[in-house]
Amino acid sequence: MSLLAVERLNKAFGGVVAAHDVSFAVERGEMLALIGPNGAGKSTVFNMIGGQLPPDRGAVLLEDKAITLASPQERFRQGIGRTFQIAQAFHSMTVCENVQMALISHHRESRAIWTEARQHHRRDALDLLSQVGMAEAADRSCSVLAYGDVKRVELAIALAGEPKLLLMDEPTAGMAFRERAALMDLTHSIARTRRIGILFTEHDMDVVFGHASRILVLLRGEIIAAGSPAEIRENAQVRQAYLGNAPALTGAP
Ligand SMILES: Nc1ncnc2c1ncn2[C@@H]1O[C@H](COP(=O)(O)OP(=O)(O)OP(=O)(O)O)[C@@H](O)[C@H]1O
Repeated sequence: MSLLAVERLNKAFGGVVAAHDVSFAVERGEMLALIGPNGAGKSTVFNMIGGQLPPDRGAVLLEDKAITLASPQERFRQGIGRTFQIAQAFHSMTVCENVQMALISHHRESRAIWTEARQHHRRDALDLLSQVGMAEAADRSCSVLAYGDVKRVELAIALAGEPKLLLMDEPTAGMAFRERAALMDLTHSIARTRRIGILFTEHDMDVVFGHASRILVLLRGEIIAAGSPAEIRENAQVRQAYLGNAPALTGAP
């Protein structure tokens, strides 16, 4: 049984077919990249899995259970997490407090608990922060962190929800080259250890080819190729779709 199965998802916006018979599976512990040129349908597929967008046809199954029309909150409860940027309002809080808040939310406790006990879930939060290499920054304000460190805290916040499947939309956008590789290495090792399936979209082909276990290629709403990075690099249709725009695909320096 796959962790996530997507079966013949279809979505059109007026005359624009954003997804046509999209089918694939995500397995536990793998990093699956969903790539494609601008407008290929990546966000549409992502949002149908996250519950932000209902499909016209097709099904989404988590561990064989249909969740096609479940709300994002219900999917979150069933184990589908998504990384989001830390909201501006939370920048004034410390790194640890942000993760503690996520744990409070995960355990469906009232945030009122926070005014009574700022120690609530602190040990678990510190444990998550050490997994992402941020324990030493626990008591610093999020507002003073470097961008790459904020991304690690966002990962810890997502992990606080104990996801089975984690959706990551452009996880390394805006990061420096070296920070990107470090974040993706960390994400991959956490995925393997915790047996979390990760589905991510990404425009940076170095990140995709360097870190994905498997790659799906979307073009005009259809999956035109699926396979290992080596298989995708050799695929003539994929190379044609990117036509020299991506050195990681074409092998150019
Ligand atoms: N809400 C919408 N209303 C109308 N058309 C939409 C809507 N959302 C997406 N589309 C269209 O559907 C197609 C797929 O869009 P989508 O955003 O899923 O692509 P994408 O691969 O995520 O693109 P990008 O890489 O540029 O973010 C595009 O032609 C887009 O214009």
